[in-house]
Amino acid sequence: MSIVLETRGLLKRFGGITPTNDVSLKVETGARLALIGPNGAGKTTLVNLLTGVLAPTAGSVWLDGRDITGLAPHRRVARGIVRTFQINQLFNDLTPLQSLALAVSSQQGLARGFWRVLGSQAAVGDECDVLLRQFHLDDVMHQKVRHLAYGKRRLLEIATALACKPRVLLLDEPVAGVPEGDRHEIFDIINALPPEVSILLIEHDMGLVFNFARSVTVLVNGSVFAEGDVASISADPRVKAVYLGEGEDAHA
Ligand SMILES: Nc1ncnc2c1ncn2[C@@H]1O[C@H](COP(=O)(O)OP(=O)(O)OP(=O)(O)O)[C@@H](O)[C@H]1O
Repeated sequence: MSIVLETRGLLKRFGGITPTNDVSLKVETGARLALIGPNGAGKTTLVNLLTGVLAPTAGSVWLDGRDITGLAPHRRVARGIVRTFQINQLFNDLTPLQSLALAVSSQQGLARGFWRVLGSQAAVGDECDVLLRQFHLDDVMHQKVRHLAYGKRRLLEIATALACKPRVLLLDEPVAGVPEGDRHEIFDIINALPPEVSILLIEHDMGLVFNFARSVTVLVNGSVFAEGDVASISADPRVKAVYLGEGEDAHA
């Protein structure tokens, strides 16, 4: 299996805190990898290092065998590392159709040159149709984002990320804030994403993690504490011990 994304000895210091401490990770092509760990373990910091929002103190990030440690976030998106956000960052006055049309046409512009997109409205529309159906947004495609239910907004965030044609999709707590009853719909859609998109998921709900992931990396105090397939991690008494004393939603 080929490795699409890798970190080597990644280290980040903020003053006396080391939220990322010598992290070496390998993400296989087609991965369904979950990154878990107690609050403050360094999950968000690691995602920020992968996307280029933060620069590491030491170590490197590799995509397809190329060192991308020095690349700006937008250049990484163009290369295929795309994330969704914990905090809603959609345009409230656009509709889902408009939001996706914007994302799809910028992606096609990046891929083919903006002058060619001008003549390809139909191609943009077709791709939007597919995304709207895939993410169960077709019934609300003309409603302003500000009027959408929270779960629909989270779906639109993922759809927008997918419009960027990711090779690696980073899902940072995709159902945070979504009512319990709507979470499974979102995960059903995530579980049906194409296998060529490699997915790294940060999620607190262990039930959802173990349903989605094939492999799991556990971070504790900025370091990799355990790695393995779902069965071995869910049975690991050391991992269970780390979660004892955590909030109810973090229980294994
Ligand atoms: N910009 C920053 N400056 C200083 N300390 C920071 C900064 N960002 C994160 N930290 C610290 O780094 C540690 C790891 O934080 P991080 O947000 O990466 O953890 P997390 O695993 O994502 O936590 P949670 O599950 O609560 O979101 C925490 O102690 C946090 O206070």
